[in-house]
Amino acid sequence: MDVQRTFNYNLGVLGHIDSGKTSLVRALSTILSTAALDKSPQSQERGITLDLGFSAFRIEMPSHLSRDYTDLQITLVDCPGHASLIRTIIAGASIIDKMLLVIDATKGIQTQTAECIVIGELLLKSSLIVALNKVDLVDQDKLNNVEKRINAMLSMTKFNNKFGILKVAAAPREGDPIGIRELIEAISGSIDELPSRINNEPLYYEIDHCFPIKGQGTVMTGTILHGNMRVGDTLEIIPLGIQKKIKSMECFHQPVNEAKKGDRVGVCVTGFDSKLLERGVASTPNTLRVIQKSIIRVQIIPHYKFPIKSKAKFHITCGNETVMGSCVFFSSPNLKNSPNEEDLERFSPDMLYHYEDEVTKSNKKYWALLTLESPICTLADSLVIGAKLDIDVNSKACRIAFSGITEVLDPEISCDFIKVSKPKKKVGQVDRIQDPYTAIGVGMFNKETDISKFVGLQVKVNGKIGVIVSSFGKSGKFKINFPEGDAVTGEVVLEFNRLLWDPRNQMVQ
Ligand SMILES: Nc1nc2c(ncn2[C@@H]2O[C@H](COP(=O)(O)OP(=O)(O)OP(=O)(O)O)[C@@H](O)[C@H]2O)c(=O)[nH]1
Repeated sequence: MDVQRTFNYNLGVLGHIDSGKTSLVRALSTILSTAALDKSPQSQERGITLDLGFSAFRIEMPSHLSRDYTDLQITLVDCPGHASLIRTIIAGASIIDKMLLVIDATKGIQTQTAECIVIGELLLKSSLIVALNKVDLVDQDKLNNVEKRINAMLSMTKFNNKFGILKVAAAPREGDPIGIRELIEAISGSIDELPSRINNEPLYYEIDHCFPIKGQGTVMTGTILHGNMRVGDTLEIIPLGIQKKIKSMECFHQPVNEAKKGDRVGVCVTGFDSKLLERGVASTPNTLRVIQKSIIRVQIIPHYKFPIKSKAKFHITCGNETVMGSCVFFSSPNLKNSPNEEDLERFSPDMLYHYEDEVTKSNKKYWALLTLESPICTLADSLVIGAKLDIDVNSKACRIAFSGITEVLDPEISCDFIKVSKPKKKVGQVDRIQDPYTAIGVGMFNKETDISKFVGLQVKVNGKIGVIVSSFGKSGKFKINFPEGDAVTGEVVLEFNRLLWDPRNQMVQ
């Protein structure tokens, strides 16, 4: 393939299980990859798609899109529909430029149809195309009804359905597929501009399959999300920490010397056991980071119906990896008062944030310190998705809880400390008054408390303001100074913000 003249565009084919995605991909494709059309023996045995499948068709490059390329190659990324395979769908969605949503005309909108739209809204800037499949099995009334419902649902999303709903039958009971030519025209017409393939970023090659080829070596197949690579370049295969030279490369069975952002490419290396790698990332040595913590800017998924609490466990997907992780959520109290909200859109280690036990669908801007149970390879400004994949799929509930953009990788290394405070309240009593300026407090601390950490903090006693000045004795008592000389007896109330993650574990007011 002449990579200079063919532009590769990745179209994700998503939808509920059995809606006919693989059948539609089969009807559209003219070029098959090694991972196409449910080739794996397990897929064939179970009759469902278990992994991402890749195949393609080519059309002449529409003149309004580019004069630099002759062909537009549409690579179809066939995602599994089964609910338990949502992590594979999310991984697939991270490499696609546009989504083709397949809906079974006999069933209408189903649970994973809705989840696919949620994923699409998170990951895609452009519109989506809807293919209503199996139209050979329904009458016109039913078809009109389903179409009305789909339009009603899409009107509640960011996708305007300007391309209409394409009616197809990918594998009709009788005769040839229906509506395929119109679908290809709609796909080509829906591309307003070619996605940017700027190449000054570090290489990020997302590997989705790995297998041996006798007499050649080991082949990894995947998609380049950033950067480019050439035959002879050295790759670092991140989860394994090994470096290998690229012996040869292929794009859909055609040898190529170079591949760039957006290309689906197979890379052959030698001296490496394919069993060691299922999925992973390869990059130029020492450019990508393996992280276990990140500060993320959080966006809540409105369809998620369960609480999203600090420290609760979620399945966190980033690129093609899904690991367990938890978040400590925090919000910015300053944001609304700021004259320049734009500046504060990004996390700033100089601001004081408020700890949140639970995030809610409000106007607040939320961030989180994300901690993963095992490290993943990522870049700053990458998308992560938090989901509860163990929610019973029969409950028909949306399992995707929030998304986030990685703003600070390894915050403990890259920020001095993160100023996130948690409002706290402590209550004690005045034990006795020593003089008009001094009282002794009791019942607020125990004898192990390091009271020096509370020195300087204000307390309120019966409406009067005092300041904690020192401990008193060894039983947790403390001395309060009343600057106005108006010491009173009564309840002592201390309200303060405890700083989280401050290495000195100090408190601030
Ligand atoms: N009558 C009819 N049957 C169809 C049509 N398209 C697909 N089917 C049938 O629907 C079933 C599911 O099709 P697949 O293409 O495997 O569906 P899928 O969405 O890829 O399935 P998963 O990947 O497992 O989610 C198969 O038995 C197909 O033969 C169609 O247009 N008309």
